[in-house]
Amino acid sequence: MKRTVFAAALNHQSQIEAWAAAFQQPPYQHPPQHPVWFIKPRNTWRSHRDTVGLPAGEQVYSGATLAVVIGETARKVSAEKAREVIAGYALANELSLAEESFYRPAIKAKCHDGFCPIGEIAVLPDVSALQIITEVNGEVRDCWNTADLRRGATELIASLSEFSTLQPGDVILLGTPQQRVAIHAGDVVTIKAAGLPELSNPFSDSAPPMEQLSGQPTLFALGLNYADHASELDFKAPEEPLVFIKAANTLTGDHSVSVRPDDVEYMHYEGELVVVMGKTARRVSRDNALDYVAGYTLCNDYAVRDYLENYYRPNLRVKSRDTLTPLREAIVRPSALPDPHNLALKTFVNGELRQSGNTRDMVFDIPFLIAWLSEFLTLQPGDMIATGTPKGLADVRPGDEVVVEIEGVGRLTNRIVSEQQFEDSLK
Ligand SMILES: O=C(O)C/C(=C\C=C(/O)C(=O)O)C(=O)O
Ligand SMILES: [Mg+2]
Repeated sequence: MKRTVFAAALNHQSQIEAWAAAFQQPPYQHPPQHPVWFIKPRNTWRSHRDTVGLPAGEQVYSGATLAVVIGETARKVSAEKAREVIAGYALANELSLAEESFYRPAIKAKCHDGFCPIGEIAVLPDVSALQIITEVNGEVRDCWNTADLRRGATELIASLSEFSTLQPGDVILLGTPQQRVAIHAGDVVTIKAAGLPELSNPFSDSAPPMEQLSGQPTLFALGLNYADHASELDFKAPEEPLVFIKAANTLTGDHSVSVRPDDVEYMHYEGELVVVMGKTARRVSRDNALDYVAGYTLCNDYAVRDYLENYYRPNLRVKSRDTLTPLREAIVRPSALPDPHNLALKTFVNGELRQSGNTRDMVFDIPFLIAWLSEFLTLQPGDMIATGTPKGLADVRPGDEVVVEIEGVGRLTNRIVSEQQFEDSLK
């Protein structure tokens, strides 16, 4: 079973070239130094032959790519050893709307239902120069070679596993060229490569929704959803929700530890109210949105600011590191929390109050967020939305105890440890 589908953006030479001039300008300033990761959540997953629905009024582009399927737990593996953790390869279609910017999470471009069909897995000895062919209705429309990737499979595994422990079933999509193939209703897109089972999917403007989705729940998270926090970071409050996704590896529980990397200057907490979905939500209205909520909990959305690069902000290296998202498992039912939009939110470091806000100050409230997300993706029972953090960030250091407290929801306690302390605890 698939676990997390990671995808590398800007990993094909043609993309780097196409964006070279833009990367010298604000907001980018320089080309990416590290791989640019994003996640294709479970609502996007489809299999060979599944019909994929095209969103009305949008131009969708095919993105034929190679998927690496992880077979063994991989933590901080070198590129030389990375081959040993690969179970096999598959073809995938990283479907997308036009990629207009790499500055902000492109969830609306990348995460529509069905936007990630993945084929059957096979074992291949070498994928360093594999031709990936896209046919539309039996006609070849594109062909690219994995030799033109900026980083190959083993280098990407090494880079990702440096901060994110990979588990069997995790998948890494290696990237796509700048040039994509436009898809229309009625098309059948088939992706082929020597030695791999082909991946073929019909596209329709009226695909039936998938009723039973596999995979672990998705944790969606809001950036800058409190205006006072946006201004403390010198940003304006956003005009539409800034949503990013946190991978399974980052989650821990109450009374857990979070690792502060040794070489950094600024790692901060973010106390957040988390909404837990109780029913499948697809195109729900604002008025009915709260009927789909199972309950509420809280999390701490730690971030390491030193690692922020202006691509797919906030990138996985910043926010989706192992241990950086303590989340309380117990949920409070809506009946016990009549108004989730009037709750005091506090974060204490070593007993001192450092962050104090109220959920009434969210820029986009919970019904809006559920309606907005469910307009283009299906929210499943267990999926969660971390609703953003108010003003009051501060650096935390090994030894600090951090407690997030939300009125009526509970307390979440965790402790910061150094890399060495964490390694020692694993022995
Ligand atoms: O970290 C930033 O610069 C802002 C940000 C995300 C912020 C949150 O997670 C939050 O406000 O809770 C971003 O998307 O850039
Ligand atoms: Mg946050």
